[in-house]
Amino acid sequence: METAYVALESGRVVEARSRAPGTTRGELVFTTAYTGYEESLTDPSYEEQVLTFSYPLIGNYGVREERFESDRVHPRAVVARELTDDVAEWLTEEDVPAIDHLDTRDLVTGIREEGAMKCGIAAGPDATEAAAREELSACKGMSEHTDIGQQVSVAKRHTHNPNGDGPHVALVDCGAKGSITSSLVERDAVVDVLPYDATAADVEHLDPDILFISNGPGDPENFTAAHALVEEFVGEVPLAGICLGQQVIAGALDGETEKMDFGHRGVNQPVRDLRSGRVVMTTQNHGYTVSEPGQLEVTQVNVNDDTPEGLESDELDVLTRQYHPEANPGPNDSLDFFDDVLALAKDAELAA
Ligand SMILES: NC(=O)CC[C@H](N)C(=O)O
Repeated sequence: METAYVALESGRVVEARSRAPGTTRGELVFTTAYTGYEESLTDPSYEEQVLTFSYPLIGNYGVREERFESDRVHPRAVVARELTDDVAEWLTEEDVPAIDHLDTRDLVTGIREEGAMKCGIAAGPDATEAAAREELSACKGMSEHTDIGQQVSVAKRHTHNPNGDGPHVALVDCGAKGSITSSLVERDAVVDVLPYDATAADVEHLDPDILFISNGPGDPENFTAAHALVEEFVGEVPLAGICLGQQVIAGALDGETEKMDFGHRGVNQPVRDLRSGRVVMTTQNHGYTVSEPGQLEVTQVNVNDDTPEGLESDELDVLTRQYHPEANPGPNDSLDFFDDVLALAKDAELAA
């Protein structure tokens, strides 16, 4: 058996089995999702993190590319109680270290008590405890990855469904999941995907019906270009956002964000809509939250901890969600968000 070591910021070193070799480091987080490992592992929001699955068996229905949310695996390493050979082979090919046969319940309890923490991992035939510790000492905090957008965004603008009949969406790709584009294209929107550092001139040139800020990794405050776009276009073009998109939009409209202790990651996070009283189950993956909504109204909250899950402004034509209405993985109960976003674009167009 090839050994692996995880060195934790809390001081402990845990031994495990290597399933894909390598040494690496990142912020150790956990998801409670029990299915959807292909979607989670290809979600760009996990860039610079080490993803622990609290569900004990990961990989039991194989690996299929059509379920990928992007073209590569984003967590820097993967931790589970038991990983199947299919997943181990995939992660080996992708050069992403993976480990199992450790007490993940204990690891997750530690993260819940002490918060998401830095870690170093060494896995494979040459793995040593010292190598894991060395990785840990080189590990940066999430907020220190100041240009993380560049690691996950498209390099150049590209258009999906150019002849579509629906509204024209400018989607700022801060690390967008593929399902955001496909959810819009299914509704016949024309979607122009722009790099995370797109300028006001780039957006003006497209003259979109709506400006949409995607999900993405790291600290929303580091997405200064997207922030500037929101300031520039608010009130002129309707704005929509998912996850990091909500955080960036709130931050640009006099709001504030803060880091949570261990975040929300899973596929059964309950969200209450304050207007209808209805509760839906949602998919989530975030470690920051909006702490002050600024010019926006909080219209949805997390049932577990009351953090803002939906922000809106009728006056400014803004609609955002902290969770992932596009699902993948997780429940499809919030897909109507995309209908509401496109209706916002249409209404604004008619009023113009
Ligand atoms: N999925 C996301 O967009 C995550 C947003 C942000 N990186 C956070 O962790 O809160």
